[in-house]
Amino acid sequence: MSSFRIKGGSALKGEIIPQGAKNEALQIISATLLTAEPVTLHKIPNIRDVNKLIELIGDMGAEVEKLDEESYRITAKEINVEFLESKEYKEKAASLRGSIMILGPLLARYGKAKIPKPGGDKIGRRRLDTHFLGFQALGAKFNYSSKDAFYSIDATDLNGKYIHLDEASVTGTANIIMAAVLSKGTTTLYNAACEPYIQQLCRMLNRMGAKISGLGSNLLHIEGVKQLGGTEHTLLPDMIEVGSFIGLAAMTQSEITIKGAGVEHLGLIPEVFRRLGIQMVIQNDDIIIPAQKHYEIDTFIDGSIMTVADAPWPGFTPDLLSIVLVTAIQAKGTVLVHQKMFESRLFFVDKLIDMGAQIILCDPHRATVIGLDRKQNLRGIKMSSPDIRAGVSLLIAALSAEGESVISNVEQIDRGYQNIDARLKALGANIERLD
Ligand SMILES: CC(=O)N[C@H]1[C@@H](OP(=O)(O)OP(=O)(O)OC[C@H]2O[C@@H](n3ccc(=O)[nH]c3=O)[C@H](O)[C@@H]2O)O[C@H](CO)[C@@H](O)[C@@H]1O
Ligand SMILES: C=C(OP(=O)(O)O)C(=O)O
Repeated sequence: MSSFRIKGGSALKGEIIPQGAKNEALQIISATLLTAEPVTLHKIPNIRDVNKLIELIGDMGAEVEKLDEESYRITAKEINVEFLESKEYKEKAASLRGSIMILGPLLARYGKAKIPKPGGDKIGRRRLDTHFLGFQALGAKFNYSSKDAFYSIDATDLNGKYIHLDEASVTGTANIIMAAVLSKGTTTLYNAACEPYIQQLCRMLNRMGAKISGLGSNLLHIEGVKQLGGTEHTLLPDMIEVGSFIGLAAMTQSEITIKGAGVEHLGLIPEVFRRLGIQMVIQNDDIIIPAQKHYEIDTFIDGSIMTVADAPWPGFTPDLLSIVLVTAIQAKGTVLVHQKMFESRLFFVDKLIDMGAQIILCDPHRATVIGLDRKQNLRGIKMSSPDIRAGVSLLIAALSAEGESVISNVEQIDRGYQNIDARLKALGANIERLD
């Protein structure tokens, strides 16, 4: 287990380029299994979850060529479906959330797929019903063995259907789209997730020969085709990294320029940070955050306390709520952070309270932050990173704090943030990785 030792309290300065989006990468890499032809991918982030998924599809028989630091060519000419029975597969596929999205492509191309209960952040119940109800509607049969937490699905024939999704699940929508593109007839997906990464997946599939319309909405029409061909695809900048860097700049009174932030794909993200009082200048595709000693949280129009809550896109992503929470610690004013989707994602506030933050955990879903307005600094402590976003939030807190902090279990952070210690060091952060 690795740790970061951080000496906090000094401002950072400089430019940072967001990595390619983790959650888009996981969808796009899975989609390469839909064709026997080469698919070339650019801006692939070098992070644990993505590397694990690339390794997994390589183990399954896809040819994986690394073209440069951020580009891969993947050719899934033959897939060894027998590998899905192996102990190695069960162990590897269980170690990340994104592996769930190999199901749709395998089902569409080979008529069967298997997966152990996937990993990912332990942030509350993470059901997969939407995925399997969708596959079932297309004509697949599935079996869940509770003994070894193993899902198997089979279908000789997939037929397009009208499907009103159980919930707007992101990976569920991606999975059903990938099964439907090679199904017979037309699938209509209602209550589909429509975040930018789903849109990117649909654009890539259309370039491969799929016929998907309704991109950007929650109503998709997918006309099935017999086969798909190769393509080239470039990932969007990671919007969660962009939000994390905005929070980092504000908390540490740093002037940071986020280069190539993909501003048109950020939805409500800049607005939510503006409501915390953070100034930002958007210049072309860059976001410049000036050094700010004070920032004041807005209230609602009637003067009542601001709430920041998550919702499926185009609402505010749940993956940035931990960062909003930590950023509010040094603001002036009060905000209620309401994490509606996940029930165990806010428990890390205990560590922030130990550091001196004024936070009341109201219940597992809601925390009120009473901003310190820099009247008092946080103090460094020893802590462990419980999940990827809480981990980065603790890192931001530690960089803003007086004294030394040690964050252990930083593998959680490495799941989603590429080489974060070196990139922050380049901005002047005093951070050291201890193995
Ligand atoms: C690999 C990947 O892409 N992971 C992302 C993906 O996970 P993932 O696709 O696993 O998340 P889902 O969209 O399925 O659901 C997330 C949670 O929200 C709940 N839910 C979902 C939709 C809805 O309308 N109402 C509702 O309550 C679900 O029950 C679940 O508890 O989307 C999540 C929600 O944006 C993000 O946090 C994850 O980073
Ligand atoms: C919850 C997240 O990831 P995963 O779905 O991979 O656990 C996240 O990226 O914040």
